[in-house]
Order: sequence, then C-alpha cells, then structure tokens
Amino acid sequence: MKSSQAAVDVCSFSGVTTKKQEITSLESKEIYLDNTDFTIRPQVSLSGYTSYRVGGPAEWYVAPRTVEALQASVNYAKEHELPVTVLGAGSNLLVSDRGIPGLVIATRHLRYSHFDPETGQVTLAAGESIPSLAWAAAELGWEGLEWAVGIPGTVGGAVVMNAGAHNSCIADILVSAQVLTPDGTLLTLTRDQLNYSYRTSILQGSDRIVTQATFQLQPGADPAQVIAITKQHKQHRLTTQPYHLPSCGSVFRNPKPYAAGWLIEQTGLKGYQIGKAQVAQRHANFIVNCGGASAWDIFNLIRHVQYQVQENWSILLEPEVKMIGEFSLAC
Ligand SMILES: Cc1cc2nc3c(=O)[nH]c(=O)nc-3n(C[C@H](O)[C@H](O)[C@H](O)COP(=O)(O)OP(=O)(O)OC[C@H]3O[C@@H](n4cnc5c(N)ncnc54)[C@H](O)[C@@H]3O)c2cc1C
Ligand SMILES: NC(=O)C1=CN([C@@H]2O[C@H](COP(=O)(O)OP(=O)(O)OC[C@H]3O[C@@H](n4cnc5c(N)ncnc54)[C@H](OP(=O)(O)O)[C@@H]3O)[C@@H](O)[C@H]2O)C=CC1
Ligand SMILES: C=C(O[C@H]1[C@H](O)[C@@H](CO)O[C@H](OP(=O)(O)OP(=O)(O)OC[C@H]2O[C@@H](n3ccc(=O)[nH]c3=O)[C@H](O)[C@@H]2O)[C@@H]1NC(C)=O)C(=O)O
Repeated sequence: MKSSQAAVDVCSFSGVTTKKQEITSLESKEIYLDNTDFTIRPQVSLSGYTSYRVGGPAEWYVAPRTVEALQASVNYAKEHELPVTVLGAGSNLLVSDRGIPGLVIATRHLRYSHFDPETGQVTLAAGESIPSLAWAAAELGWEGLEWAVGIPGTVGGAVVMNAGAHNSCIADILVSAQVLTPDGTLLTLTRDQLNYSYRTSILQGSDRIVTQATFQLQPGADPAQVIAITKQHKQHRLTTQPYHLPSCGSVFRNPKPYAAGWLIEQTGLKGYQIGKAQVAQRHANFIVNCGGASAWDIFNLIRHVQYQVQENWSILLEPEVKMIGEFSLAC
C-alpha cells in the first residue's frame, strides 16, 4: 500500500495527455478538416462539456459526426504532433482549470443505433446516450439494461469505464467494441480482449478510440415490467445519490470489502467543503459542485479525503474519476 505522503504529494495528474505543455493557441482560427465539413476550433471551454461544470479550455476541440471525420481529426493531430484527449459526455472527468493542451476529440456526436430483434443485439455508435438506450430497450421489452438508466454518459465512455450499477456492468452485456487505432485502422475487439474488471478495461489510458459497441440483450419481455424495474433503479438513485448538483458520480472506486462512501462518512467528512466543492451530504462518495467551484477546489478536496481516510483506516482510496490536464501547486 502506498503511504499517505504519496497520497498528498502527487500534484500533477494526467489521464490521456502526459506532455507538460502550456496552452498556446497558435492562431485563433477554425481549421477545416480535409474532405469533411468539420472544423477544429481553438480555445473551447470544456466546463460546458463536463458534468462537474468546471475546467479550462481545450487548446483545440473537435466533435466529429462520422467515423471519417474522426479519422481526419486523428490524422490532423498526428501531423501537427498534438496530444489527443478523448471526451465522451464528460460525466467521469475532472478537467484542470488550466485546460487541456493539444486536440480534444469529443465522440458524443457519433450517433446511430440498430436493434436486431433476431439476435437481441443492439449496435450503437460511441456517442449514443446510455440512459436513453436503457429507456429505449425497456420500452421494447428488451431486458439487460435496467441497471444503466441513471448512468449519464455515452456508449464510448461506458465501454471504457466498464460502467456499472446494481451488481451489473457493461462487461456483462458487451459482445464487442470497435476501436480506431492511432494509425487509422478500425479494429473489432471482443469482450475478452478488453480485459474487464471492476470499473476498468484495457482501454483506459490507451490511445484507441471507441467508435461503436454491440451489446447482447434479451428481447421478448413485457415492456411494462422492464419499464417498472428501470423506474425502480432510477428512483433508488434519486433517493440515495445527489443528482441535483453537478458531480462525476462516485469519486473513488470501492476498496472492497469496504464501500468508499461508508469509509468517508465514518471519517467524519460528510459536508466537508473546500471552496465551493463539498463532500455530499446525501452520499459521501460524491463530491458536488455547490456553484462556482473550480477544478482546483475539487482536486484539493479529493486529496484531503484520501489523506484523512488513509490516516484513519490505512486505506488509500483510488479515484474512479479521470483527472486530466495539469493540477500543480502553481494553479
Ligand atoms: C450523477 C452521476 C452518476 C453516475 N453514476 C454512475 C454509476 O452508477 N456507475 C458508473 O459506472 N458510473 C457512474 N457515473 C460516472 C459516469 O457516468 C460513467 O463513468 C460514464 O460511463 C462516463 O461516460 P462519459 O461518456 O461521460 O465518459 P467521459 O467522462 O467523457 O470519459 C470517461 C473516460 O472514457 C474515455 N472515453 C470516453 N469516450 C471515449 C471513446 N469514445 N473512446 C475512447 N475513450 C473514451 C475518456 O477519455 C475518459 O478517460 C456517474 C456520473 C454522474 C455524473
Ligand atoms: N449530477 C450531475 O452532475 C448529473 C446528473 N445527471 C443525471 O443523470 C441522469 C441521466 O441523465 P441524462 O443522460 O441526461 O439522461 P435522462 O435519464 O435524463 O434522459 C435520457 C433519455 O431518456 C429519456 N427518458 C427519461 N425518462 C424517461 C422515462 N420515464 N420513460 C422513457 N424515456 C425516458 C429522455 O427522454 P426525454 O428527453 O423525452 O425526457 C432522454 O431522451 C439524470 O437523472 C440526470 O439528472 C446527468 C448529468 C450530470
Ligand atoms: C455512482 C457510481 O456507481 C455506484 C452505483 O451507482 C451504486 C448503485 O449500484 O453502487 C455503487 O455505489 P455505492 O457502493 O456507494 O453504493 P451505495 O449502496 O450507495 O453504498 C454502499 C454502502 O455504503 C454506505 N454509505 C454510502 C454513502 C454514505 O454516505 N454513507 C454510507 O455509509 C451505504 O449505506 C451502503 O451500505 C457504485 N459506486 C462504486 C464506486 O462502485 C459511479 O461509479 O460513479
């Protein structure tokens, strides 16, 4: 186990990008990608694209609507030696107030879905919404996604994170995922190749971009029943989790057999606040933005919680949230 010192000393995080680089907008002009009608835009604030509602600008930002435009975006980054950061719906991200150097590629505009009643398989583009999918499946009477209704975000993010709830997770239903590799190749990876375990997959920290996924569901149930179970799951969340304030969901993975929320509450941290970031009263493993928090407030609170839990329980809580960009003392 790492020491508590390690828990407070590390002050620079990176998710996808690693290069230390100040944001220097080369030109404040949009760039048109070859053979597409898409533009790469400079200095785009990411706070509107994350559920925490914090974060500085992307040096460059693009949200392609087709796989071809995605490929063109990746090629552009390669040609200009820009580090690439991939964004889904930003519901599990803490973006630095300093922003993200290089090119941020948002995949949430990649959209299509196909339900195959013969096989019970549904194939979706990476940008499709998981809660919308869960409701659509319930309305068709297809079982298998009732648990997913309250998980904001995209198919791509859920496949990478192995999103889960109520003892189910993406790995239980994933048949395969299509990924775009940095050399522009589209590969199909089976569930076994993704090396899934609790809230992790081989895709975390990798340079492969999920473009679509196929899930196995079970058609043929009574829609009213599937909708009823889906509603119960949603209701359970609304009563146990602080959905009314910006957050990233659970901040830490559960250090089994303990629940992070229980450990944090027992440490006396419910309601503890740094700046406008607060350990939620309703669920201690949620840190909420009470209005006007900075990423730095949230980051410091994460560190404080880690430190206090380590001091009291000798357990280092491991963040589930992906922290991207620079978080240095000079912020
Ligand atoms: C209120 C609330 C409740 C939540 N409840 C749950 C819950 O019950 N269970 C749970 O598991 N999570 C939960 N979360 C966290 C979050 O919803 C999930 O992690 C979700 O799957 C993230 O999807 P996203 O599209 O927002 O991904 P993002 O947050 O945008 O990205 C997450 C990671 O995936 C990578 N990524 C995203 N898209 C792609 C892609 N196309 N290709 C490659 N990499 C990609 C990003 O680089 C990043 O590393 C909750 C969050 C909130 C705000
Ligand atoms: N605290 C936070 O930081 C955040 C919390 N959230 C919460 O996460 C949850 C998921 O958010 P979001 O991704 O926006 O998805 P929602 O669950 O709000 O909606 C997703 C889709 O499902 C449809 N839908 C919703 N309820 C029903 C229903 N009863 N029957 C049929 N269809 C339905 C919606 O249709 P329609 O548009 O017609 O309603 C919409 O198309 C929500 O509870 C939201 O409040 C989301 C983001 C951040
Ligand atoms: C929200 C997320 O996922 C959630 C998912 O929605 C829910 C529902 O299935 O189960 C997990 O929460 P969780 O383990 O905290 O589930 P809960 O049932 O709320 O709590 C577990 C235990 O901790 C206790 N608890 C929780 C919060 C709190 O403030 N105090 C406390 O004592 C509860 O009483 C319970 O005994 C996932 N979290 C993780 C880290 O695995 C996410 O990953 O972002």
